[in-house]
Amino acid sequence: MRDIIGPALKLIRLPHAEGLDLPAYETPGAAGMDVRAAVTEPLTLAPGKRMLVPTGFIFEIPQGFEIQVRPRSGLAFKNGVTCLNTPGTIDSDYRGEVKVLLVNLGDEDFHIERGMRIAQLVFAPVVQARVEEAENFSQTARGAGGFGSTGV
Ligand SMILES: O=c1ccn([C@H]2C[C@H](O)[C@@H](COP(=O)(O)OP(=O)(O)OP(=O)(O)O)O2)c(=O)[nH]1
Repeated sequence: MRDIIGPALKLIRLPHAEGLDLPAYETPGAAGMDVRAAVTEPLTLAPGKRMLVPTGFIFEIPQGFEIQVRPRSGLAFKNGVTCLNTPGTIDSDYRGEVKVLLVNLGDEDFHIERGMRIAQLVFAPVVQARVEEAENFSQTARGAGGFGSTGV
């Protein structure tokens, strides 16, 4: 396997993920690791419906990092299947199984097979802010302008 320079990410495989590939970067420059459906039998996601799909893995994310669960563009383009809460947030203190909330925005049934790559996991740094209530702020040219205030 290719050497990856980056923080170690420990994971535990749950029994229903027996035999499945580990989440993996599909190309050397991939931002996300594809993750697979750890379903024990094929499931059907009907148009307009959502489903929480197990990945079969628990992660120990180092403090100061998160995992973002992001959709795969191929599934979205071909089938209209995406992550409903995108990007899903996996907190560093979460010790449960990572699940993917899929939604079928297409017009045909989508069949989820065991081992199908359903989403990608992006390992990313996070900084927690110290929230401070204030009376006033510094002035800026933009001020409160937004939502197209600079023109199209
Ligand atoms: O796509 C997702 C999103 C979240 N989670 C897990 C990991 C995450 O750490 C936990 C809580 O997620 P989030 O903070 O988005 O949920 P919440 O709705 O704020 O619930 P909670 O009260 O549990 O924080 O659920 C997943 O497995 N998949």
